[in-house]
Amino acid sequence: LLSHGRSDCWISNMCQACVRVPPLRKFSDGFSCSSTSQDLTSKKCVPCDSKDIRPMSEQSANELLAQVQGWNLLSEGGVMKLHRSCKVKSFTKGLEFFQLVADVAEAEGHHPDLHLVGWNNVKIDIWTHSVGGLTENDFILAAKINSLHVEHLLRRKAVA
Ligand SMILES: C[C@H](O)[C@H](O)[C@H]1CNC2=NC(N)=NC(=O)C2=N1
Repeated sequence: LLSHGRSDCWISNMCQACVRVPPLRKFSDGFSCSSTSQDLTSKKCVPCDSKDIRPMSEQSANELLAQVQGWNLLSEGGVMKLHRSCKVKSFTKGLEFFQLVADVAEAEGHHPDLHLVGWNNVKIDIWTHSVGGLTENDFILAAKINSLHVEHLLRRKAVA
């Protein structure tokens, strides 16, 4: 219902041309998403409390990064994370956005760190806390966040 599989997504907000496309457009900022990114959105996060899960390598993270347009790798205190930021139209629309992300996280049992700073700047960090690094769960969650229909909450990028 939230990652309802509709093809438009908030990433298309990255460029005016995308913003005007009909809602059935595939997501991501202007180029077709690879089939594997579809694979990630059709996957389910798994409970990550088993002791034998290790954080993935930077190489593996970079390979998976291609499947989550708009996200970047961030290393903080030796912990590798997925990071994405955007501007929302208002403080309350930021909270609406958080609620939609929270619903996906709850459905997946895997949760992002959500920041709303300077009233309209959203930053999202995702990593697997129980292993202290990145697992496939993080990329699944990022892909499902990307497929949310939220461009009505986001501030359009000024066209250069
Ligand atoms: C048992 C269940 O997997 C844990 O409680 C979940 C909850 N959500 C989580 N979210 C994230 N990002 N990392 C975790 O390690 C985590 N653990």
